[in-house]
Amino acid sequence: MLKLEGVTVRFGGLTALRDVSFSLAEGEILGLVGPNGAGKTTLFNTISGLIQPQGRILLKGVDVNRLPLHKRARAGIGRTFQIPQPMHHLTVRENLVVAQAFGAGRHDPGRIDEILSFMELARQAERNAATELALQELKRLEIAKALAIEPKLLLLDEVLAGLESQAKRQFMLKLKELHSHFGLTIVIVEHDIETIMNLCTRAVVLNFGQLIANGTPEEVFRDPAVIESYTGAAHA
Ligand SMILES: Nc1ncnc2c1ncn2[C@@H]1O[C@H](COP(=O)(O)OP(=O)(O)OP(=O)(O)O)[C@@H](O)[C@H]1O
Repeated sequence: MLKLEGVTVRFGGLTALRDVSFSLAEGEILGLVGPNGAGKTTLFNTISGLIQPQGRILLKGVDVNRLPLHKRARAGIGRTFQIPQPMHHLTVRENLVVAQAFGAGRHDPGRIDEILSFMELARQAERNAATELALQELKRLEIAKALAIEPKLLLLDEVLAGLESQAKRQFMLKLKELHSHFGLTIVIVEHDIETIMNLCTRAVVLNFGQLIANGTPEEVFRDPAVIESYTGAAHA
């Protein structure tokens, strides 16, 4: 489904991603892990088209690296942002209509109703998205907007952060449901090891922009290089 070959991103003198390569099979849920500043969001920005890196990004065998943002969305790449970004002055439903027009290039009210109902936002559909939603509802809207573009690959950036444990468990169940209901391949950035173990079929770990581990969550979290990257022992 997705293949990254030698992806490198530099911001001036800082190399945020260095020669990152891995692939992802259809239907996988991949955990993207690493300490703060490791390059996780930068990697999402390169896959979704906000940043053009050196290297190749292949979606179903086609190099999408030169495609602009909206064409990347139309190719089937949907994403959420770490800080929910609803469109101001629009209702929840209107946010989804705009996302669908941008990403899918069409208006399908039936699909929007399905997403609203699936993400438990039907009751909030006519509310102002920026001012009348609680944090959990905003997080659900962030995912709903990504679903409205009709993705095949969904990139979730810390969607579980800030939720207390009961809400987190419920949200995790919702993610598992949407994975099967919409037939998605998912990459999720998440710091909590238990969540990765529970949700993901595989994990890759970044540290200082380099991929340092790639395997099952069990393998990855046993890896001494990964443990060192979190404890800082490698740099002590
Ligand atoms: N637009 C930018 N300009 C300059 N430096 C940047 C830019 N975006 C990110 N960086 C730097 O690139 C590195 C990787 O940042 P990134 O946000 O991708 O890390 P992250 O793993 O997502 O971190 P976190 O877990 O804190 O969200 C950091 O050193 C960051 O300061």
